[in-house]
Amino acid sequence: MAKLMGKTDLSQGSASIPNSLILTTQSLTRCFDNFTAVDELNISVQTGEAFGLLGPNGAGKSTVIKMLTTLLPPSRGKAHLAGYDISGQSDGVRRVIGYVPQALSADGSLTGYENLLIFAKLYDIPARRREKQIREVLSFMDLQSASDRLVRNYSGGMIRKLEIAQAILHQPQILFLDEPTVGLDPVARTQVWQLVQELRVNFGTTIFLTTHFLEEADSLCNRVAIMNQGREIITGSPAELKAAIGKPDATLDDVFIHYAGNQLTSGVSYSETARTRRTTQRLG
Ligand SMILES: Nc1ncnc2c1ncn2[C@@H]1O[C@H](COP(=O)(O)OP(=O)(O)OP(=O)(O)O)[C@@H](O)[C@H]1O
Repeated sequence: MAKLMGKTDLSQGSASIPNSLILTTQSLTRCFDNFTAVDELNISVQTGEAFGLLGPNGAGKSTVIKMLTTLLPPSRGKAHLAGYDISGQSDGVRRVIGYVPQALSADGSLTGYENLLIFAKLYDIPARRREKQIREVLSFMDLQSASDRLVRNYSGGMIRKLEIAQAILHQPQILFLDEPTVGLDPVARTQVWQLVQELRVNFGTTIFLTTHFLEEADSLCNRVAIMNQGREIITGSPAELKAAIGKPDATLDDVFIHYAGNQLTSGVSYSETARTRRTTQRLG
């Protein structure tokens, strides 16, 4: 077990020798006034892997994603995506990423197709290729039959799939998903997991997601980093994290309590947080 930058990194074995890094951060930090939301983050993600950022409410996960997607400038530190510097080359970064935010990003008063058309224009997809690309992505997300229905009549799972479709329309190299399955029922959650997995396996898309669910990380992620109070605590594969605490059936709470100890934000458990968040909240 290697100690890196004051946190524990379990993924330093031969299986994890970097072949090609698509994302790296160096001491990435974001402060809001005197409050440090993300504190000296050092992570690296390999091309084609699924990387999960885990942590309780307020850990800093969304702030990391907002910096990496160029929506929020870092206070200090650096990050590079596909060779582009998030601070000086934001246009380059935006061309190679897709982003599904926590907040609702589809318009309920439009059809699925119309929502995708807006994104096709935003991404500058040439007019002659738009319809074909939209049809392809609708088919990939299994939404063809609903494409002409208003999104306000979609289920939570269908909305999530449409939001992912919007984010992959321009075939990004790396897809950011902020809490992709919050508020979804188990069937819809499994569907989203399968589609994200297919995206990675079939098209080599690198996946960077935040989640509260160890189950989700187990299903989707090659490696995860656990954050608390802005700091990265431990990084490794889900199996490594569980094995490291000697409990193969460990929950994220078990792993988290083991490593975070008294740094745990009081009163917040992953399961509680997950339970209290619903799609209706996303829909406002
Ligand atoms: N614009 C902002 N101004 C001030 N504080 C902020 C701002 N954005 C985030 N924070 C604070 O930074 C901390 C990290 O927030 P962030 O949303 O990144 O956490 P998170 O791990 O994504 O939590 P959640 O799971 O609830 O989304 C929180 O304490 C939050 O209140």
